[in-house]
Amino acid sequence: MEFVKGHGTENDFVILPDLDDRLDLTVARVQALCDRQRGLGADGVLRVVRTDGQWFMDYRNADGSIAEMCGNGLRVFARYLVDAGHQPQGTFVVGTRAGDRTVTTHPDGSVTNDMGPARVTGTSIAAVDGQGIGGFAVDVGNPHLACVTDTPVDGFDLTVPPGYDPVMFPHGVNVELINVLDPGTGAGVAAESGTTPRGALKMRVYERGVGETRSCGTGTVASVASWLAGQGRTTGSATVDVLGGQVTVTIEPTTSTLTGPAVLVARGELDKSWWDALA
Ligand SMILES: N[C@@H](CCC[C@H](N)C(=O)O)C(=O)O
Repeated sequence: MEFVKGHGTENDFVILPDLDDRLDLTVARVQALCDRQRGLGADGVLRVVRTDGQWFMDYRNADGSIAEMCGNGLRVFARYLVDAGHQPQGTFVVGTRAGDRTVTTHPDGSVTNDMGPARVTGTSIAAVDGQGIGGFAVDVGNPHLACVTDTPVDGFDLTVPPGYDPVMFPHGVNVELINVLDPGTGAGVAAESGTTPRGALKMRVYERGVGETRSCGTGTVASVASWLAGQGRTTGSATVDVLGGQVTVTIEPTTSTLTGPAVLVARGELDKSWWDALA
């Protein structure tokens, strides 16, 4: 069985082409594939399915859980489709559990995703390093608690899962810690003026079903939406520095976009007896 390994700002994935939707992708198989000692190692698995001519991204977290959406994964998925000759370079649609998403692949290897609306649904508190940090709950198809803080994010210990309100997030949550590097032009201008901020943020993330990762695409969208919400705004853009690189996010009232690199690093064949023994 063929696999491809790829990453988007070092959020890494095993891609499993399964165009005819035949694979039995059990929790045990996902966990083994993602394990960095006994498997290939990855933050998640992207199963590539084609149903009635429509692409579907079946995303799984490293612990085997299913998530609705993965922004970095979607860029890598799109890059795979183009590199494998399944799609010409350009714009096409990929189905996800959060709905259909339009992607545009660029000749330099980067990809722009339309990420759909980033809906700010309330406020909450993350408990990190014994400290309560306030933030906004943001729904990007999957749940986020995105917390802008003045405490330098580099200093937080994210080897321990952050605490969160289980009533507000009954299915768990991805927690982002964000510093504003540059509020950008427009940040000091009244929201009513129509001027939109273009800022620069830095983010670390603890992902539901994975742990700390070097990037999270939906998390960067949630971070920019949270930063804007703190200013009473629903429109703006920012670069977001993550441990694995940089992406660019724009937020509009009804949709958002995410642009960043998508890299394929290897392809190969899974050992059949290893795979069969995991069922
Ligand atoms: N890394 C992804 C998000 C993956 C899903 C997340 N861990 C969840 O459970 O919601 C991204 O790039 O968006």
